[in-house]
Parts: sequence; C-alpha cells; structure tokens
Amino acid sequence: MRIGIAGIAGRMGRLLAEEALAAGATLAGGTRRQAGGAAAPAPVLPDITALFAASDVVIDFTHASTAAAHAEAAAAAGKPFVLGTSGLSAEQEAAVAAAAGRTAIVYAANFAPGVNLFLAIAERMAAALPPEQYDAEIVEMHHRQKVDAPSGTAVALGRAVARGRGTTLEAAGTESGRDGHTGARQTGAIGFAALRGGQVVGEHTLLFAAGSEHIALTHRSFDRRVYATGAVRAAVWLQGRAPGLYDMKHVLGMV
Ligand SMILES: NC(=O)C1=CN([C@@H]2O[C@H](COP(=O)(O)OP(=O)(O)OC[C@H]3O[C@@H](n4cnc5c(N)ncnc54)[C@H](OP(=O)(O)O)[C@@H]3O)[C@@H](O)[C@H]2O)C=CC1
Ligand SMILES: O=C(O)C1=N[C@H](C(=O)O)C[C@H](O)C1
Repeated sequence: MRIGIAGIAGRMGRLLAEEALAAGATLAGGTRRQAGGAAAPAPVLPDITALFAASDVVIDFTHASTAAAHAEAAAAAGKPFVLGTSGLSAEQEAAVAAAAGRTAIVYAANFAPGVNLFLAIAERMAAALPPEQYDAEIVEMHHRQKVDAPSGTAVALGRAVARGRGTTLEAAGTESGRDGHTGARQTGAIGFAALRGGQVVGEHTLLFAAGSEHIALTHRSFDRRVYATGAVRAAVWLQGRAPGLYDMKHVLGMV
C-alpha cells in the first residue's frame, strides 16, 4: 500500500512517515506549504493532486484551511483519505462530508484509542447526569505551538456530552474564554477552557460539577506517536471501503 502524507515535514507528518514504514507500507511522498524548513522524510510532490495520483491513500494533519480542498481532491481521485486536522469550521466540515459521498474518508478529532473510549464514556456520563444539576466543563492543555482552540478533541467531547443529553452542542450552548463580568453560568451550557504552554502533547479533562459532588475524567497523551499509529491503522482499514464519512470508532470496531 502506498501512503501519501500531506504536511509531511510537520510534527505529525514526520511521525506518520515513520509509522507508515513501520506498518510495511511504501511512502508515496508528501506535500508541504513552503520549501525550506525542516527536512521531509520522503519526496515532496508539487501539490495535493499529484500526491493523490501517487498514493493509494493520503493522510492529512495540516491546517483547517486546506481540509475542504484536500477532501475534494480525494473525491476527484477516487482515493480514500484520513483527515486528522482540527479547527475546521462548520462549512469546512460540511465540505468534507460532501466529499465523503464520493470516497471513503476517516475524519477523527483524535486517533488515540483511549480518547475514543473517553468519548463513548462521556456520552454515557452525560446521559446519566441531569444538566439542571451537573454543569459540564471541558479543560484542555496543549503545547505552545498549537494554533487552534478549543482543541478538536475538546469539541468532540462537547459534542459527545450534548448527544448524551439528547441535544447538539449548538442547541445546548457553549461558554468559553470567560473573562470580566460574564454573568452567572447558563444551565445546560457546555464550558470550554484552553491552556497553552511548554510541550504538552495533549491533555483533556471532562468535569461534571453539581452542588454536592464533582466527577472528572482525564486523558493524557505522553507521545504524539499514538495519533500517528492510529491514523496509519485508519489508512489500512480504509482500503476497499465504500464511500462514506467514518471516524475512529468505526476503525476500532466500537460501533
Ligand atoms: N486528530 C488527531 O489525533 C491529531 C490532530 N492533530 C492536528 O493536526 C494538525 C497538524 O498538527 P502538527 O503536526 O502539530 O502541526 P505542524 O505545524 O507541525 O505541521 C503542519 C504541517 O502542515 C503544513 N501546513 C500548515 N499550514 C498549511 C497550509 N495552510 N497549507 C498547506 N500545508 C500547511 C505545514 O507545512 P510546512 O512544513 O511547509 O510548514 C506542516 O508540514 C493540527 O490541526 C493538529 O491539531 C495533531 C495531533 C493529533
Ligand atoms: O495539535 C495537537 O497537538 C493536537 N490536536 C488534536 C486536537 O486538537 O484535539 C489532538 C491532540 O489533542 C493533539
């Protein structure tokens, strides 16, 4: 299997190249935004179209602004696509979903198995703890280079809580970046707080706070290789898959 890697010189791109080779795949090459900077571990191709032409599957951990065009390139080439980029807008997510009508796409906020179990548990906790009594707050911390907030995983946790409560994140309402005279917390809203500093790989805590008790669940990643291993696993799983929008719970057999 030939794996192509968008953003091959990035933090994730370099690990994805190592994990693709470790899984016995061939590295078809990669793309990058600009010449120069960190060395790429495989040939850099001129653009995403050339990358799809050279690959059986492309893995993309780059920037939200590229997601819609990359998903469209996957659909045009009829090749499967693994998308791990975070910070997509509703419009960008809709474009990815539309492309998945024509080719198989795994789009996941987090490729670590433990986080995907966390998402399933979050939904069950939310279903059991009434929003009138239990305020849901999500706290995440990442390395100082991260460019988007809240993290994709934090948003996925918020969506899981909303689903467990029989609603959506949009309908439940969110509170983030509290500062100054914010007024009292809205009942049922889902709170987000993002910390940035040092080289923290990724930490997420989901807290349900009631008048007389708190319950909190935390996931910590110590090595971002866990994401690369999961993404390569998704690339292998996609081979021969029918068009559709999948996520890591499908790859892990959790549904
Ligand atoms: N789903 C998951 O499990 C995980 C998701 N992520 C997400 O993956 C993404 C990348 O993270 P990370 O590897 O740390 O980031 P880096 O900044 O280290 O790497 C990003 C790569 O993408 C390229 N790139 C950046 N912007 C653009 C652009 N506008 N057009 C084309 N290429 C671009 C860069 O190219 P160049 O080298 O030329 O600068 C670089 O190779 C983030 O959205 C992050 O949140 C990260 C870890 C796990
Ligand atoms: O940028 C990162 O590093 C990470 N991004 C993903 C996210 O936004 O949730 C996954 C992981 O937390 C690392």
